[in-house]
Amino acid sequence: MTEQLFVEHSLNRTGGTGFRVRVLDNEPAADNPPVAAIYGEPADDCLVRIHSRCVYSEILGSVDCDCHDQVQQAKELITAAGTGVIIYLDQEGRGAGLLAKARGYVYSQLHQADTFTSYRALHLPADSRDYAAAADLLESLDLTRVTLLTNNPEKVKALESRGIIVKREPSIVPVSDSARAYLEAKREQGHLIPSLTDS
Ligand SMILES: Nc1nc2c(ncn2[C@@H]2O[C@H](COP(=O)(O)OP(=O)(O)OP(=O)(O)O)[C@@H](O)[C@H]2O)c(=O)[nH]1
Ligand SMILES: [Zn+2]
Repeated sequence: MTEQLFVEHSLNRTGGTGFRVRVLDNEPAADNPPVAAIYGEPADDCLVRIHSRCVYSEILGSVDCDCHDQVQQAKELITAAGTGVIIYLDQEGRGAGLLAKARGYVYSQLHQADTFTSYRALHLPADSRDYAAAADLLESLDLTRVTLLTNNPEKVKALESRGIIVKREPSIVPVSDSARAYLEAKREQGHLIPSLTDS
C-alpha cells in the first residue's frame, strides 16, 4: 500500500470537545478529504462509526432521515466509553453527490417514491460509496479490530476485505414518521434494520 499522509490537530481551542481530527492529506488534495475524529487513545475493539455526510439533517435539522441522530449517538457512546473514532466521509446522497440527492428528493416528492426508486428512475447508482479511505484511517491508528456502529453490511464487508476484524453494533435511533419510511426502504435494500412497520 502507498504511504498515506495525514494532518492531525486537537479541537480543544474551540471549546474542549475532547476530539482531535486526523485528515487524510493525499495528492491531489480533495476539497473535503476523509477525516477521523479521534477520542481518547483508540485501541483494538474500540467503538467506530463510519459516517457519510448528510447536510439536510446534520446542518438543516431535517428529520426525514436518521443521519444526524446516528452521528450524535455515536459521539455520545464514544465519549461515554472514553475512546473511539468517528470517520466522516464527504459522500452526500450515498456517494452520488448533493445535486443527485436533491434531484432524488424532487422525484420522490412528485411521485411519492422512496429514495432508491427515485435513484433508479434517474439512472443514478443506488450507492456508489467506497470505504477504502475509512480503512486507511483506521490502519493509520493501528486498529486491527473494531466495534462498528452500523446497520450497513457494506461497511462491514469493506473493512473485512482490508483484514480489519469487525464486531457490528446496530446504530438504531428513534425516528420520525418520514424517517421510518426512509429506513424501511433501506431495510428492503439489505440494511440490517428491524422491521419498522409493526412497531
Ligand atoms: N438520496 C438520498 N440520500 C440520503 C437520504 N438521506 C440520507 N442520505 C444519504 O445516505 C447516506 C447515509 O449514510 P450513513 O449515515 O453513513 O448511513 P448508512 O449507509 O445508511 O449506514 P448506517 O451505518 O447503518 O447508518 C449519506 O450519504 C446521506 O447523504 C435521502 O433521503 N436520499
Ligand atoms: Zn440523512
